[in-house]
Amino acid sequence: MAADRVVNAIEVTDLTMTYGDLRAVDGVGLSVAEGEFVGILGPNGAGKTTLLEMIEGLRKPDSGSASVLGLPVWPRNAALLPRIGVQLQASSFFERLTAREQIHTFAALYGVARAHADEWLERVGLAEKAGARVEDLSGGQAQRLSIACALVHDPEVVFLDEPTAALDPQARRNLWDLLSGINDAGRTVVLTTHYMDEAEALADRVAIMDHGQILVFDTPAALVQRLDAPTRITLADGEVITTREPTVEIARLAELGRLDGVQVQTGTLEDVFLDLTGREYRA
Ligand SMILES: Nc1ncnc2c1ncn2[C@@H]1O[C@H](COP(=O)(O)OP(=O)(O)OP(=O)(O)O)[C@@H](O)[C@H]1O
Repeated sequence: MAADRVVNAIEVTDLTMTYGDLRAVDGVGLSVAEGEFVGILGPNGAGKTTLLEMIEGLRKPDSGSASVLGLPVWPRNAALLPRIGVQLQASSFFERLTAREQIHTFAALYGVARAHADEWLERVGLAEKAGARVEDLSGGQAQRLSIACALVHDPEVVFLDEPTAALDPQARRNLWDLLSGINDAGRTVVLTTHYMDEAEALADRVAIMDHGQILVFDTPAALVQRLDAPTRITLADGEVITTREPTVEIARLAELGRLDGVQVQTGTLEDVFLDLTGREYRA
């Protein structure tokens, strides 16, 4: 029935979390549609992880509310657990188990066949490391295992906290393909990242957070357009021309015979990010 339809996969209203005097998350509201891919960007300490943990139902908010698939996440909702996938930090693995035993344990918790779990090891490129204990995996391998464990039960909504932070370029691109595939299959994905290219490549919409608040939430293209940044034209000899009239400038360069090797760059998501969050280091 239409009335029973879940409109948004995630609905967050006025979430706040305070540590002493610090408002780590400060009145955040957020709606994510079913099947949407959302990236959360923000400097260190912006509040991304705290926000995610409250939406996942892992952390009790001081105030505000969050629901996933139409169900409130706090107090912890057992009906939701099989429907969401949460990437755990590598330190949360069961001790002394091999990678295969680890993912089999997760599979058993969710009633998923072992063969399916083995397929996931394969998908994240860990088949050869199946017999290795988790403490003997590299940082990137442990991270891929944690992602496979989060996805083994084919959850409807997937939360990933900096999933590609420790990955080499190959593993990073492979994970992009994997996450795109999951999203194409209708799954809702929310990830935090420090990589602008990752957010730009994967996310339908990007939220930029700072000081516990979401400053903007829109498509990467709309965010870049709104910045109204000048175009940068880099010539083959390294000279950079910054202009608001790129067609005029390019015509002029053509007349001068200087078009070979020219690179034209409009604003990027990184420009938007720095414009909103500044350039100073964060604690
Ligand atoms: N358990 C805690 N006790 C006290 N302060 C905390 C706690 N957890 C987080 N904080 C503080 O809350 C703020 C937000 O932290 P959070 O981990 O959510 O940020 P983040 O955006 O995920 O950062 P990063 O990009 O570095 O992972 C930070 O200033 C952090 O020091």
